[in-house]
Amino acid sequence: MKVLANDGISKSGILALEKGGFEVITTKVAQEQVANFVNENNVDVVLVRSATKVRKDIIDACPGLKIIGRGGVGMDNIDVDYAKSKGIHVINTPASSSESVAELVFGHLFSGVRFLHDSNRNMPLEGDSNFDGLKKAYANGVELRGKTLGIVGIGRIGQATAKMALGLGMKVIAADSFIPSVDIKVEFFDGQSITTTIVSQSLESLFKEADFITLHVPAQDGYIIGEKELAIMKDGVGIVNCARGGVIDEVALVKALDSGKVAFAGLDVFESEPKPEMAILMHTKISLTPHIGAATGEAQDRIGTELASQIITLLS
Ligand SMILES: NC(=O)C1=CN([C@@H]2O[C@H](COP(=O)(O)OP(=O)(O)OC[C@H]3O[C@@H](n4cnc5c(N)ncnc54)[C@H](OP(=O)(O)O)[C@@H]3O)[C@@H](O)[C@H]2O)C=CC1
Ligand SMILES: O=C(O)C(=O)CO
Repeated sequence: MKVLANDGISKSGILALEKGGFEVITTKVAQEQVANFVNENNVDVVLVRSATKVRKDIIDACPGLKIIGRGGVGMDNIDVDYAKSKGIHVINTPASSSESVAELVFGHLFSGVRFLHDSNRNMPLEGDSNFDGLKKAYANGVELRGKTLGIVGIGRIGQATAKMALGLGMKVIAADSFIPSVDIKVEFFDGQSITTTIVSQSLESLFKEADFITLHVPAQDGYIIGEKELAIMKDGVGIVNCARGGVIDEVALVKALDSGKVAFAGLDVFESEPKPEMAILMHTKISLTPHIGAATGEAQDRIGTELASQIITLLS
């Protein structure tokens, strides 16, 4: 049987699949060529991350396809229900990348409160003529400790983020449309632990109370944060989006950054991916990453081996 891993797969995933008797093809096939490639090469399984879209057209054109696998969480690039209606298994790896995404959230938060993204761009290249000026420009940092982190979506990644925030001495509040309350256990190396119960509150009260806001929800039909929501937030709030483009209205966000209402934003995902708007790319108050929430060796290893084990179970 053949697996096309069109957006890549870890070595551990390839080895596990090969051990299970599968041939793994890692050639990157252009989006418009995927269906032809699958049919011409008798591919049984197509694996994608976020780049390749597996929509109705590919599903219809590939009657031999048995599994569509998403190396990751969000399935918004796959027509899941349609594929299932055609008898195709659709799988993903929901728990593999939570810690990695949560750590990236803190990368953006630390960058935002200490201007790391901007100071990196502006460090003087020749001599130290502007060193003191830059020192002053970045002198007004703030600490995360003691501040309130508002987590929108307290599922797997939201909970991993909450754990890290509690470990840093932050207060954590959350709003979730499904989870009414959750116990977060922070474990220390000496074997001790503390458990904190976080009760979900309304989005409105979270927006009013939080010093920093981070989003961990799936792709939505509309914005969770737009002009109206930004208006009720604290002045100087920091916002991180490592969830999906389209959960924040980027035009409203840029306006709020320009006015000083929002102090900084950290964005891993964008309304127009893979080509974010210039106003976003050039903004000095935005810490940017190119959708790399799950891009750690550890997460990709877990993703690869989990996909392999699901595929072997389904097709053996
Ligand atoms: N940047 C990156 O590289 C990555 C991004 N992601 C993104 O992160 C998202 C979250 O992942 P994960 O934590 O594992 O998912 P989970 O399903 O574990 O948690 C998401 C939670 O958010 C809730 N929710 C959905 N919509 C809303 C809303 N409008 N307001 C409040 N809560 C809401 C969900 O409830 P319900 O069950 O009712 O929907 C659920 O409880 C993924 O869907 C993906 O889009 C994931 C991995 C990597
Ligand atoms: O897993 C996800 O949903 C991601 O966005 C990372 O690829």
